[in-house]
Amino acid sequence: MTETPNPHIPDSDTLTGEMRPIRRAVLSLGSNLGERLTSLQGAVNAIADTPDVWVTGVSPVYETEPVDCPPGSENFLNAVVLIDTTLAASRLLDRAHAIEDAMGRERGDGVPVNAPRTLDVDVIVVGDRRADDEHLVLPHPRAFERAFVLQPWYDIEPDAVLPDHGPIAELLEKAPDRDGLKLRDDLTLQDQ
Ligand SMILES: Nc1ncnc2c1ncn2[C@@H]1O[C@H](COP(=O)(O)OP(=O)(O)OP(=O)(O)O)[C@@H](O)[C@H]1O
Ligand SMILES: Nc1nc2c(c(=O)[nH]1)N=C(CO)CN2
Repeated sequence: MTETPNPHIPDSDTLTGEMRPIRRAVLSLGSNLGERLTSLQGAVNAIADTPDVWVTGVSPVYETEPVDCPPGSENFLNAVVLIDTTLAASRLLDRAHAIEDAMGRERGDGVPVNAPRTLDVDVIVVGDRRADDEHLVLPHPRAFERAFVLQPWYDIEPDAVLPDHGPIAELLEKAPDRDGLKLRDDLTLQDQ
């Protein structure tokens, strides 16, 4: 018996049991509140500790100006993590939220849009999976225009293509926030 996932199954998120394909996924991390680097490292560790998730790349860290945030918001630290996973995209999002919660992320009705946060974990792509429902949109609907996602992703996967949008190298050239990024080569995230 082979344990290789069946490549002829186009999208097995609805399958049960062991028959799940391994997909390459991209997670973006951001923090602009509290001990920013500690929160990002906590996220990398928690992602690496997730069953059925294997970290394959961790990007450099960027200091980035806030985009579409309330006045007075502090700069972010942003980074990207590449993983291979057999988790369904919805389970990956659940895990992202649990990791945000563990790092003290506040959410709820009273919290303004894009308010400062200890940690944001966004699911950017999961293979070529598309989703468009109340809880999950894939690819992430704003990733294509965000240099704070595209630049760190480009650093570790320069040939990557964002489904429905094209090569990230081209998207990065057009991204409006590109000048607001500064490489923090004094900071590094450890891949356990
Ligand atoms: N691909 C995705 N990644 C993360 N969250 C998503 C995604 N698609 C939909 N969502 C939904 O977006 C909702 C808001 O998420 P959140 O509060 O983290 O937004 P944000 O990250 O601050 O803003 P933005 O979505 O612009 O990056 C979540 O409840 C989540 O279910
Ligand atoms: N620079 C920067 N700006 C943002 C970020 C972020 O991670 N970095 N995240 C946002 C909502 O997720 C909104 N704006």
